[in-house]
Amino acid sequence: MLTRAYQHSLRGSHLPAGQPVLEVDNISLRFGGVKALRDISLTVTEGSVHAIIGPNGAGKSSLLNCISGLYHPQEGQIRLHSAPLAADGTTGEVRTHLLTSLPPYKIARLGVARSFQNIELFHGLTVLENLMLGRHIHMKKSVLASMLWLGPARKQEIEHRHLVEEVIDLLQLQAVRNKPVGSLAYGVQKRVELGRALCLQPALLLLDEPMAGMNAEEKEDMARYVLDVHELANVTVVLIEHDMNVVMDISDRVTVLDFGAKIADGTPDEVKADPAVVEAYLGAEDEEEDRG
Ligand SMILES: Nc1ncnc2c1ncn2[C@@H]1O[C@H](COP(=O)(O)OP(=O)(O)OP(=O)(O)O)[C@@H](O)[C@H]1O
Repeated sequence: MLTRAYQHSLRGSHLPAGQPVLEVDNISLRFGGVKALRDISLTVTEGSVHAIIGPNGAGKSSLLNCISGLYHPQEGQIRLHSAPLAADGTTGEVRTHLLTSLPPYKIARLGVARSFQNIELFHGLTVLENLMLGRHIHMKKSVLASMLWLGPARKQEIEHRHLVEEVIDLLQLQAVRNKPVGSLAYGVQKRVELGRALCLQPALLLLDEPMAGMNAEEKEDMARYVLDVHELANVTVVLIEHDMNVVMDISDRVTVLDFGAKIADGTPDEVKADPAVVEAYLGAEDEEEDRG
């Protein structure tokens, strides 16, 4: 439900809700003899939170890396659909991009933003500076010129600053906006990372285990912020997580991987009740108990 009014759309895609934004078609990825992904297909629809879950080593990060162009599957295709916003506010012509043939920087320019499992922020810079860096893809003047407050860069910086302020508000980062990221608690740093990805105005936001390493309270907070991003900013989210319980409350759709294969795909309730999923997770628990 909308509780706050924002001037800027943080959503980079203007496809109608429910339309496919990302199509993964029969991709397979091997590293030597290791089959990291085996014939995976899934569809992410506009306006949804789509979780990809699975035990350790199931292939979740490999799949995310294929989507963002860091890994190249030997077989299959990944397509992104996007539509510009026409001047009259309607959706422009839908374009399809073959992500599997593009390098990571071009995929990022198409609006595919991601956060990483390990925090990748500039620890010596403030929250505000890190978020402004998240805008660089949209900046015509250099980030350095903006930071030095030079000439025409000043006008541009003010425009970008407005959008960044809205992200700060959405993620409740006001109290730490001028603090160096390195001085902040882990959970807050993860929130800044989410903010930086959001500043790109993503068509698709890929989150790689945003709750990893958090205590129960921090996980709950983070889940709340992901929901806000979804409900207030209408951004389509693909979320990777290995703790099944964390994603069940916030996802519209869940794809389950195990040993590189897709074993289930459906609503959280369908997936929770699927015997193959129960077995994969119980098996993983047994292995952990045997090791521990
Ligand atoms: N760059 C790589 N080189 C070789 N093998 C890799 C590489 N990346 C992933 N793998 C292998 O692919 C398989 C799937 O790994 P991946 O990291 O995608 O799983 P995951 O589900 O993300 O696991 P986790 O929850 O532990 O992060 C594993 O066997 C892993 O060792």
